[in-house]
Amino acid sequence: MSEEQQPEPPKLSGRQKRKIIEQEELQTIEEKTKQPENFVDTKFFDDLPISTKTRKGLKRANFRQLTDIQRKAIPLALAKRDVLGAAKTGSGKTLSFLVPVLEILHRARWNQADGLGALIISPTRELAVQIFEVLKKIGFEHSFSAGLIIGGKDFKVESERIARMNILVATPGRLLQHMDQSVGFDCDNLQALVLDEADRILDMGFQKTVNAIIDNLPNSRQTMLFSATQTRSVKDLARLSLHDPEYVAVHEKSEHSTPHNLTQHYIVCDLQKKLDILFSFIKSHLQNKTIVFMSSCKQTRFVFEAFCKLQPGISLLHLHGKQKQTKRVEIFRKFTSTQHAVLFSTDIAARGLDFPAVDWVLQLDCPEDADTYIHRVGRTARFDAGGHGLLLLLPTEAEGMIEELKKKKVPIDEIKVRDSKQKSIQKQLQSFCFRDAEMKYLGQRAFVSYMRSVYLQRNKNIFKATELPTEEYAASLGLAGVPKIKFLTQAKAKETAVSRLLKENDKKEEDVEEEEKTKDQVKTKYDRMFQRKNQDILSEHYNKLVDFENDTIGKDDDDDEDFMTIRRKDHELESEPEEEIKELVSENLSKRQANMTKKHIAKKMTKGERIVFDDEGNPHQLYEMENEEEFLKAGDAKVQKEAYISEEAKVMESADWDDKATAKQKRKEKREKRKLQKRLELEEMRREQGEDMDDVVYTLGSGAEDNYSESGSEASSDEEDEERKAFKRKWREAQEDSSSSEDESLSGKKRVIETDEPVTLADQEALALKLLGA
Ligand SMILES: Nc1ncnc2c1ncn2[C@@H]1O[C@H](COP(=O)(O)OP(=O)(O)OP(=O)(O)O)[C@@H](O)[C@H]1O
Repeated sequence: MSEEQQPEPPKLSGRQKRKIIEQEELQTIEEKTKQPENFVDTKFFDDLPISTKTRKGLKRANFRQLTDIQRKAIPLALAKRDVLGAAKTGSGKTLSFLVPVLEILHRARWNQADGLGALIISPTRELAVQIFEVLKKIGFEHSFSAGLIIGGKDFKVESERIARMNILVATPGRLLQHMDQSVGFDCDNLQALVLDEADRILDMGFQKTVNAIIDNLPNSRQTMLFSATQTRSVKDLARLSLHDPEYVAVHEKSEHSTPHNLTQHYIVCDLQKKLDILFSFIKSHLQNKTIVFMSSCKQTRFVFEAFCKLQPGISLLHLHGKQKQTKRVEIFRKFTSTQHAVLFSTDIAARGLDFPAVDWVLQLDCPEDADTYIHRVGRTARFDAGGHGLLLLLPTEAEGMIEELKKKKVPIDEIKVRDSKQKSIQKQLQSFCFRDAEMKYLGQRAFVSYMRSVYLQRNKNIFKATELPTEEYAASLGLAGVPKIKFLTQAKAKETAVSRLLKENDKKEEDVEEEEKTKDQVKTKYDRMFQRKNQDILSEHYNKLVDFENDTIGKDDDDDEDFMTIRRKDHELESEPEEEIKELVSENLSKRQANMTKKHIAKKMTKGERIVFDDEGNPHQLYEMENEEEFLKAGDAKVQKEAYISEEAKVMESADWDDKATAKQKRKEKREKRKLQKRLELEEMRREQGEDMDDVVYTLGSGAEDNYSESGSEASSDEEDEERKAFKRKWREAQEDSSSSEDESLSGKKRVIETDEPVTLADQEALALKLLGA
């Protein structure tokens, strides 16, 4: 054939050229990732075997050089190996799993039709939000759909969307709820599972939930676990069915388990001195950013309110699990963007959160163990920044805790505070509590919840509830006396919590009765005081004082009462009806003895006659003889008997119907009660795990032409948008020259090209051509 006759190579469109380049890149990457050992010393992200899309995303977010954990973990994860990653706080573990997640799906040419490809589980909502934000940043160039499932704003909307997500960042409780209830949400195709803060997720609190989640996942997946305090418990890991996992612990051999640019000290002080020390600390660090960790929401709340009144001269914020999600996000953002501030927080902020430029972490209450200490203190000195940690220990806690910390390679030294440097705030707090019933109430709750937290700690060598100086502590909170408390066992407490919630369901009807009753009662000036309503921010709590004073410590949504209750102040005995019983009780007989005597008396009494009342209220014997003459007049006795029997049969039949209906109704109620109990238990479980019911849902739009977009807040229009985009994308796929066979061999995964119904004639022609071509 002469040269002129050679057929010209077909002209390729820009899109086709791009596709070919992408495929070549994928092939090269795929080959390179098979040898992770070639990349263990890679310094820059640019030198890793990753796609241009991920590289661009990393560059955009200003990530250029890899940290130690990233250098070790990413090449292994890219080779699809199971990874157990442990590295100090703030060392960059998030990217160690996010980069592989994006790459694994990219290399598998994942799209919306493939369903869920990667699942990232975080123990708290804040951390999940943060991971999601990083995913959005570095995944900017990819076109996967990604969702954040951290609790139910609208379960139905979430349900509809969750089935279309390729990557999910989720908290365990909500995720399990979707696995159980969302039709169309399946994880059969899942390629990668990530547990961030794995040791926390695998620990007792989440055990049941995580086991149930894992039951829903395919065994063939890749699994990655990351934490600053990694679990190596064989039992825990067996639950995850890891395949020949790689243990990557970059700082295992280092001298210390905490960042080298972190200075750490502890102070031994009496419980009643803690607030004075805290106040003095804040006053002398007004140009700093500080997080103060406490052991309960109530303490956080009380200290926040009290210190706001004391006006130390710096912004004060507080963060805990009882706040609404929107509030929490707002505080999170505020503290992130503020240069000088103090954040009072529970352990909700202890793990994973990446607040920039925190100077100090002050642990006002002893953490439950050394791991919690490491996570809390890790909120400062992140990446290459410096920071300081200060731990306050009671004399009874010091020896045990310091021993634990030393075992975990935490370098911490004691410092003494000079009394002259401390300013006592006790008088001011007393005055707040005296003048303000709300403050007093909050102080009492703070007291009880602190006692509760110490009592419930597992390590009894460190936490000694019975040795706490209760009177002095109460006084230091500004309380005039020690709130009386009694301890319930945990099992009993759980039972109490569930039955309380069930009771609340029936309470509405009872309330009416209660109202009637209280009308007749004599009102004291305190009753009147508590019935008065005020309009300030604490009015809700103020109102609850009524419950507090009259009964146990709370009927609100708090959980102190699960474990401790304040004893009734009036120890009135319930009045018994019979005078004799009253006397017996007053003669100091036990109640049981009194009851037995009651039975004895009842036995001795003669049996009464049974009397029935007619409609006019006149008494009659149960069976009364009819007048014989009248009976005979009424006709043949046999006929009368038959008539009587048939009439009674009818009555019985109707009574039978009634009984059946009542039984049915009772069964229904029982069923509903059971359902409610199950739901409450689930909610309780979620609450224990730090999840609330009142959350935000975000989704990343997948069809946004290689862009992520948030669509959570504009559900309906976005949904339309998404559908339109999905249609466009599918249609484009159908129109494009098919190179699907190559794709298949590349990804090793069978792909189906979907086309939607053609709308125009041109569409129809294109589709026909496409089908003929196939
Ligand atoms: N390669 C990198 N280059 C520059 N900064 C990085 C890099 N990797 C992570 N960082 C930054 O370091 C900080 C800590 O990262 P990250 O939150 O992933 O730490 P972590 O190890 O997960 O911490 P923790 O154990 O507390 O959860 C973040 O601000 C992050 O942006």
